[in-house]
Amino acid sequence: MTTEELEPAPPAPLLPLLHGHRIPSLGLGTWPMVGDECQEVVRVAIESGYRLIDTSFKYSNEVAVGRGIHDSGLPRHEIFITSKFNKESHSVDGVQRAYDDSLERLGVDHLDLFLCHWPVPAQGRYVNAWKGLVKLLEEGRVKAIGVSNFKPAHLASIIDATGVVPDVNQIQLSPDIARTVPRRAHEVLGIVTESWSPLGRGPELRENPTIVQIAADVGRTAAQVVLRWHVQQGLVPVPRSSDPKRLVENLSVFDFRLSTDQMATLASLDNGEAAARDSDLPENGH
Ligand SMILES: NC(=O)C1=CN([C@@H]2O[C@H](COP(=O)(O)OP(=O)(O)OC[C@H]3O[C@@H](n4cnc5c(N)ncnc54)[C@H](OP(=O)(O)O)[C@@H]3O)[C@@H](O)[C@H]2O)C=CC1
Ligand SMILES: O=C(O)C(=O)[C@@H](O)[C@H](O)C(=O)CO
Repeated sequence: MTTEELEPAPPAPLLPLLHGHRIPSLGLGTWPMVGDECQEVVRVAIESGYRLIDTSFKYSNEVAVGRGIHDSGLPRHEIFITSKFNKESHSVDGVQRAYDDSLERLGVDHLDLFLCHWPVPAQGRYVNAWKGLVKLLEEGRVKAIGVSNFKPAHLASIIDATGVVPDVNQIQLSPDIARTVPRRAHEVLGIVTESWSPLGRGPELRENPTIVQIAADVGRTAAQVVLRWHVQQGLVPVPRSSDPKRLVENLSVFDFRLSTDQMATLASLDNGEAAARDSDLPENGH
């Protein structure tokens, strides 16, 4: 991967989390990259200015992510590492084991953020999973804890059972799947919303004529307009790219603003909550 001619972007500003840690306001998604490619992309991303790396047991790339972080040479404390565990670990002890296993694969002694990847309500054990995360936090083994793909009702269950509010909920979120209802619930509770598939994964969103027009108006790319839409609202997107130029492009969204009218135009692209993957359905989640 040739990167010598690319200027790094300034690292993303930090946002405060409920339990005292701070999270970079944009990070690198790593699914479905694996092996040498993943290791190289993680190294290049860090050298390009990324400080938040998002992985998961499910992605089978924690070893590669850890090697990429090591190759970057950056001190551990300058990097915010997130991983996630699967439904097989939805118990207090299961989460402790999953955490130790993730640490070993990543080659680090702590994570900045550990997430319950999906609630899998059909299994009925996500409250136990949350109790396991609370134990890790209370023992000072992890800096922040959270969930992913939890709906407001799932959040209510875990908070009722423990009195502990997640630092983060990572959900599917992009201008066409704007998730206004869960976002409002997060705001009330003080939960930071992370956006997965922030670019909509496929090319359709980036090719949307409304976004293309705004991009032309502000002299940026369509991907930058979409990512600016996220960060301007305090969302934390984790875009994935395996291209060095696009890695820098995606992080370079903190030096311009979208106008109120442009934000309102982008809000009109929302297809509503039904467009999101429904984590109550048994086929969704792992
Ligand atoms: N918690 C959860 O359940 C989930 C979490 N995630 C996380 O979210 C991350 C991001 O989501 P993902 O589904 O990968 O989708 P994204 O919305 O990040 O889109 C990724 C796609 O966009 C392309 N792309 C990236 N930047 C640009 C650009 N500037 N211009 C044009 N194309 C671009 C990439 O291609 P190229 O590489 O060629 O640039 C890739 O094909 C995942 O990697 C994962 O970490 C994802 C799904 C579920
Ligand atoms: O990337 C993730 O976090 C997932 O949940 C994956 O399962 C991925 O999004 C996917 O949909 C695989 O089909």
